[in-house]
Amino acid sequence: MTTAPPVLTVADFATESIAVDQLAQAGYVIVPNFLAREHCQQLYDYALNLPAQGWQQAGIGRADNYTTNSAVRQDKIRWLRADYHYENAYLRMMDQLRLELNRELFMGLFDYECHLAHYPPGAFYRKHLDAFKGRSNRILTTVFYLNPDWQEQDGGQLVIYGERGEVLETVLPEAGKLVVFLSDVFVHEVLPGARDRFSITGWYRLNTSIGGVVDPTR
Ligand SMILES: O=C(O)CCC(=O)C(=O)O
Ligand SMILES: [Fe+2]
Repeated sequence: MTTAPPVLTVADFATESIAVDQLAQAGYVIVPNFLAREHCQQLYDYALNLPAQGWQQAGIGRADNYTTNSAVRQDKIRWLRADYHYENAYLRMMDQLRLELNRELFMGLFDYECHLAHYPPGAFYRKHLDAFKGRSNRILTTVFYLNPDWQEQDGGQLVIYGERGEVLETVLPEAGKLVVFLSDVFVHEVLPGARDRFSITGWYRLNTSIGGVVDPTR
């Protein structure tokens, strides 16, 4: 018997105009309880129970410039697809958020791509930007955390840096928390953790198609 896919809704973000205002003003926002606990738990269980072959070693760059480099990042990923129930539920919810952001902030976000990420104990992702100014159509990064009972001593924080290299935020990857930031503005890194760390990282993109050729994702 298959269980019905969860119906996910944008719990806080869309209705909380404070969060949208914060994003507009600071260029990033941290929403502690983006998704209800049971939905978050379902996604966590889903990620935990995926078979090993459901994951791939994460790489750096897109298309022709793609390489894997374990000195930079050590997580395993799985791109979400609409033909898997649980994955589709998350994609649909984030599409609602896309429409909401376009309505509120006139961002003209065209689509969304995201992957599950699994950082085994000790894994990290060194300082980086998700997009380079004028060279990418990734506009907004979203990171959603799935880890119940994550404590300070478990490590694995996301550190977000400001323009002068100062620490703006040190974020614990706690279940239900969503972080959104401008992809080409904020340098960030994932510190090594003591536990398995699960998240869903995604990007809202602009359509930079030229001559009817749709810009490839990833
Ligand atoms: O998991 C995180 O906290 C951030 C991941 C990240 O920076 C990325 O995948 O580009
Ligand atoms: Fe990143």
